[in-house]
Amino acid sequence: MEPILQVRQLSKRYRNGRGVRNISFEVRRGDVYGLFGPNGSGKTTVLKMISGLCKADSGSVSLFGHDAAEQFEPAMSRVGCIVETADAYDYMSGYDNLKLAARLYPELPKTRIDEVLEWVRLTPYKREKAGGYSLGMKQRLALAAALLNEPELVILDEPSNGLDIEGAVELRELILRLSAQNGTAFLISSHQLDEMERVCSRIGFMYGGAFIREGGIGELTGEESLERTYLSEIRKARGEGGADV
Ligand SMILES: Nc1ncnc2c1ncn2[C@@H]1O[C@H](COP(=O)(O)OP(=O)(O)OP(=O)(O)O)[C@@H](O)[C@H]1O
Repeated sequence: MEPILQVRQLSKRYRNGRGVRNISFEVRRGDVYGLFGPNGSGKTTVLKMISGLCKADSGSVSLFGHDAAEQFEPAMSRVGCIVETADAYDYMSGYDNLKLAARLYPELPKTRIDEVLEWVRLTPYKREKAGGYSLGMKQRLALAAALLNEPELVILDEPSNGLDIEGAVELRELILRLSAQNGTAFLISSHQLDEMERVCSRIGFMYGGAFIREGGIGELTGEESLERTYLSEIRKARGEGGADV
């Protein structure tokens, strides 16, 4: 099966010398792919390059067989993403925010807005102004907007930030349901390993702007815990040897 996202040797160096280097991985239909790493390890930079919010110095991104640098619109047409902001218009209701977002997709069935509101459990609050929403509700509204067009790949930067435990569980269930039932693929970042373990089918471990290990969840968990595998990989990357974590 052709991957829907292919990232090859992607590198970016900011003026301060930080950034990411040589990032390569693939996401296939139905995958929930997690980028895991501590703050500053480069997760957001990778997601921004893939979604066209910042330019790579080198490397390539291919989405649904289209090179994202050369054919940005067809490449992104089946992608929904929330990277950097989950902003809504505060003076408009949740429903009206989605109605505005839906104008980008004239073909959408009328029932679609109510459907995505239901998915993110915002139906009871849909007529309230988004300005009164909690951070978690705003995140769910942004997710509803990203799902409007039935994307085949959804890119989410730290999706559970600001969610309470119930919200985090609901988000996880939604991701698992959409990937299992519709084959929707997800690319998400997180610095919480337990959360990644529950939802991801594949994980890329990041450290200091690079991938230190990448693979299927079973392979990475192995006989150890995911946490021990990550710590062991960090030690190897630092040249300290992988044993005795
Ligand atoms: N616009 C920028 N200009 C300069 N340096 C940047 C910029 N954006 C990110 N960086 C640096 O690049 C590195 C990777 O940052 P990035 O935000 O991609 O990491 P992250 O893993 O997403 O971290 P976080 O979870 O804190 O967002 C960090 O050292 C960060 O300070």
